[in-house]
Amino acid sequence: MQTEVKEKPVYAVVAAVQLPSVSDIEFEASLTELRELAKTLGFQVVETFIQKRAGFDTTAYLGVGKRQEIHDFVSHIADEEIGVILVDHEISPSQARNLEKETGCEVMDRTMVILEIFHRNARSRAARAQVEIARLGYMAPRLREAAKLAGPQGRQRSGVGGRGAGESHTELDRRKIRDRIAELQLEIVAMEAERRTQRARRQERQGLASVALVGYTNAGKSTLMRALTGSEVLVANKLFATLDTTVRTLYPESVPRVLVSDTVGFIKNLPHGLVASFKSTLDEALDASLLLHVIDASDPGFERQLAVTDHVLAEINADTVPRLRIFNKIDHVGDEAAQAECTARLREQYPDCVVMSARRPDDVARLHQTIVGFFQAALVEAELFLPWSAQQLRGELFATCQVLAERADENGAFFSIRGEQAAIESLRERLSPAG
Ligand SMILES: Nc1nc2c(ncn2[C@@H]2O[C@H](COP(=O)(O)OP(=O)(O)OP(=O)(O)O)[C@@H](O)[C@H]2O)c(=O)[nH]1
Ligand SMILES: [Mg+2]
Repeated sequence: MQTEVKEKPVYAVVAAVQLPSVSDIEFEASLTELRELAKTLGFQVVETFIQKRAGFDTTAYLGVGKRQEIHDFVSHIADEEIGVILVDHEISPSQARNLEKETGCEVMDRTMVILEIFHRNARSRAARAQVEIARLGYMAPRLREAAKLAGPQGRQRSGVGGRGAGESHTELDRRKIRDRIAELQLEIVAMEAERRTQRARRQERQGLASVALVGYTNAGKSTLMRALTGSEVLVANKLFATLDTTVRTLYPESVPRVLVSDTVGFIKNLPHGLVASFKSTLDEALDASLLLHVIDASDPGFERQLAVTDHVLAEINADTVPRLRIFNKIDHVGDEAAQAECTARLREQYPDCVVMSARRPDDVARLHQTIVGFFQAALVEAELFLPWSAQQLRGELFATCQVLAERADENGAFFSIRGEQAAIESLRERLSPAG
């Protein structure tokens, strides 16, 4: 046995039904993703059970034969003690309970897996409150089911041993859950108001130049955030490493100054209860003047991930914000020839896209240029004369505008500048003879 491992890994199997409408590729991609999600939670997946069916079995999600196969595997065949069955769909409380009873393993469906990851990764007060609401919402019907089971009908059926679990659940007061949800919702409303004020203040101070990094989980958004802003945001090869929006200034600083925000990652079939929390953390994205949609070009399922992101952006009405597609991790796509081939293909298919690696400083510098270029296109050029008597404005001029040329004579300095209309107006006002 390994002696260095402090925590015993929890061994798990994955189980999934493939419906007729789902292609093999799509199905495989979803299973791979579930295994990644499981790994993020610290599970070690030892086996996968799949079954093609016209629909889910109403009793226990999988058909009888497949259930038996899993039962045999966990009780006789597997070398490890299997603790959990991970199911790649959201299933009903009774389906989960029946599957649990037949196999002797705890059952976690895809929703619960994602909720658990969000729960573990939530750091800020707002994120924690939102995740707790989602978890309580997920739990509530499951408690109700348990209560029903413990009722007269449930008692009749409870010879199988489900009764103990059912009864302990009934002790949890559903009203308490409702009250707790209401309480959390009030907290969130208060926090949102606070956040809105902060945001408004920030915008007033710094103008509106802002970009938001959006995209599927693990695409490399936080890595790019770090590279573009020189900040120390969390980067991890885990799904949903980032749950809160962070805002930093583009570095090296540009004219105009650009704010960059890093956001929560997207995923297929986001649990219903998380949608609200997810949307509110994406508010920043809606405020941005430019969205940087980051895509992991080295992931075989990137097209599906791209489509999911596009879909969610449309749902939150962010599809009207100008968008730049960034195909990241090109360094991770095979050898040099494969990378060149992939780059060419992407450029052809998505004409205005950026293909890059967040790990290559030259690529990051080019992206920096592209972002600055986007905002500079909205800038205006002007001529300004700064008499020697008004040199106190010189610092501000250099801070807010780009100086294209400077020429001095005995009365003062002439500047050719480029900057935001508002910034130039403001300087002009204070320079006018009347002022
Ligand atoms: N090879 C390679 N790996 C990268 C690149 N960009 C990011 N990564 C890695 O991909 C993993 C995920 O990166 P993150 O920046 O945390 O991804 P994210 O999009 O912020 O993910 P979430 O916060 O979970 O949504 C990390 O292990 C990074 O080191 C890249 O250009 N090339
Ligand atoms: Mg991140």
